[in-house]
Amino acid sequence: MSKPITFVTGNSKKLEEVIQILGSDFPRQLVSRKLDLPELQGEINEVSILKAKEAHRQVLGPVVVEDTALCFNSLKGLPGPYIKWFLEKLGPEGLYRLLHGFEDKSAQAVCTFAYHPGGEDDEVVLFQGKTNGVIVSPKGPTDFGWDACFQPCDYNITYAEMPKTEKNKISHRYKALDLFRNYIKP
Ligand SMILES: O=c1nc[nH]c2c1ncn2[C@H]1C[C@H](O)[C@@H](COP(=O)(O)OP(=O)(O)OP(=O)(O)O)O1
Ligand SMILES: [Mg+2]
Repeated sequence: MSKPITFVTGNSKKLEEVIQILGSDFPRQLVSRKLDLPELQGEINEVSILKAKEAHRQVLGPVVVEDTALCFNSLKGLPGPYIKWFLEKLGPEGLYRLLHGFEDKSAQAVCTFAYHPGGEDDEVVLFQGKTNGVIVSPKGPTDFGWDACFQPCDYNITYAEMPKTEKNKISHRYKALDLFRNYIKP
């Protein structure tokens, strides 16, 4: 019997989506632990690997963490992994206004799961999902991050305006979890 995998996150909305996306047929037991892990600066993959190592140091067993970036093409990928701090100060409307003066409002939502199998010498494995879209003036509920200002390509509604089931079929998080699920498959 393999040990349960601890999903470490401080974000309850993320946890909700992960549980919904994985459903009941995920072959390993997933438990969650609310820790606000320190996040170092760097490129997305680096941030995720260090986050997983820190989670493993605290939990001492198999762990998975997730880092979400929102990359504006006009800003050469920024805010990227720093989106949390931009969102906190500016809100979704401010994120939209950040692109005032740029014709190109396109953006990419990037979700990276970093899995540490739990052993002393184990390496961290990454699973990444990306969804393209545009940054729009906020529409819909504002209860989850920047959902209200991200409109995926081929849609005229934002993530926030979609039913959860719809977001979870096309989202950056869904795509990353699908790779993780296939890796874990017995
Ligand atoms: O699907 C999403 N739709 C809209 N907003 C989202 C989504 N996923 C993350 N977010 C927000 C949360 C945070 O403001 C930033 C990512 O930062 P990030 O460090 O990955 O998340 P966090 O600190 O809230 O939780 P954690 O403890 O897992 O690091 O984008
Ligand atoms: Mg975080």
